[in-house]
Amino acid sequence: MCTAATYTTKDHYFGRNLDLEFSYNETVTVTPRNYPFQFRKVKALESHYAMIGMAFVVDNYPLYYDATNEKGLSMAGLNFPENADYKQETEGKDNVTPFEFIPWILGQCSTIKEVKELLGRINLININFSEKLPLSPLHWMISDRNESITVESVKEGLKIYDNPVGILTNNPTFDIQIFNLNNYVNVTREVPENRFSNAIALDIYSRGMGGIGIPGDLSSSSRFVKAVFTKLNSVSGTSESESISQFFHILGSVNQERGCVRLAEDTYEITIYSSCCNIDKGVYYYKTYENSQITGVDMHNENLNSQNLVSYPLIKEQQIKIQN
Ligand SMILES: C[C@H](CCC(=O)NCCS(=O)(=O)O)[C@H]1CC[C@H]2[C@@H]3CC[C@@H]4C[C@H](O)CC[C@]4(C)[C@H]3C[C@H](O)[C@]12C
Repeated sequence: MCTAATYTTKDHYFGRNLDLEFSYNETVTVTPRNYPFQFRKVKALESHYAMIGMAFVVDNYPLYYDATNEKGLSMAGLNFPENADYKQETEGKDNVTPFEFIPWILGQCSTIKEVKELLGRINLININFSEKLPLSPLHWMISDRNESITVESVKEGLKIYDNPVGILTNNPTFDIQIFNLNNYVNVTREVPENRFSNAIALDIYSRGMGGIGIPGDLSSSSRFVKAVFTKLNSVSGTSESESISQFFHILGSVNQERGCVRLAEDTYEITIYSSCCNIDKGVYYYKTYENSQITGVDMHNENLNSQNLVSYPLIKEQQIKIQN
């Protein structure tokens, strides 16, 4: 499972947790403007917006999990098993495969308004990258500085939802996730009052009791509620340090610790990495399961007019500072 989030202080931030039981060889990858983006069914983008994000690079092709372009438009793919439904090629449409979707959108758009125009012509088709990398059932959150949408290709067609909370997890479909928030109308960050009954004296014996009812398990609908509550109640300073610290705490509220979700004998789902991109500055920060230090890659430190991908392998070991 995964969780994606947006956050605004002085700058704007976009990131995600990637939760899985194994890792491909993902790297922080910058695609400069003149890298020729080939597509299976639509014409190549010989030049396009530059982007930075997490990608598994195969045969010099960046398979992005999440990315931000130089205009700040951002996009993340999250697991959407049983619901994702990709289509046959259709004439008159932009036939794009799921693994091409992030480059296609981020290469050409700078705002959600422009994204919606492109989405009007798109058809997400059922072509895999290779035998070894089959189709993944995904849905996506796409965000600019001001708004987010959720895109789901399901049996009935392509659904585009406004995402007013700027959070995405996994199943069920987004309309149900949003509806489910109604069930938490009573949850509060304030000191709760006794609305249970006047007939009995109830004591507020601990801080945080207004939050009782927020789910604490790691299922995707529970993570959705927890992450929305944490984000919408978030308070932080506006410096870069304070902002990214707060962002990683929002993602940390739905972190997956090894051992709590068992998939098979000796196989557990964990938060492989958490990312936070400053979408105004094009700096991509990450932490991994075992490296709690924040590492950053600044896209503007690369030659964005080049034709060649630049990839930084993740630093995965703890960077411990001994203080004495
Ligand atoms: C698995 C991840 C979602 C995390 C998640 O939700 N895990 C819960 C699993 S579970 O639901 O609990 O069982 C998703 C998110 C993005 C995906 C890549 C996108 C590019 C590319 C697309 C190709 O088609 C296939 C290979 C490819 C590298 C993809 C592999 C994998 O699919 C990635 C990493």
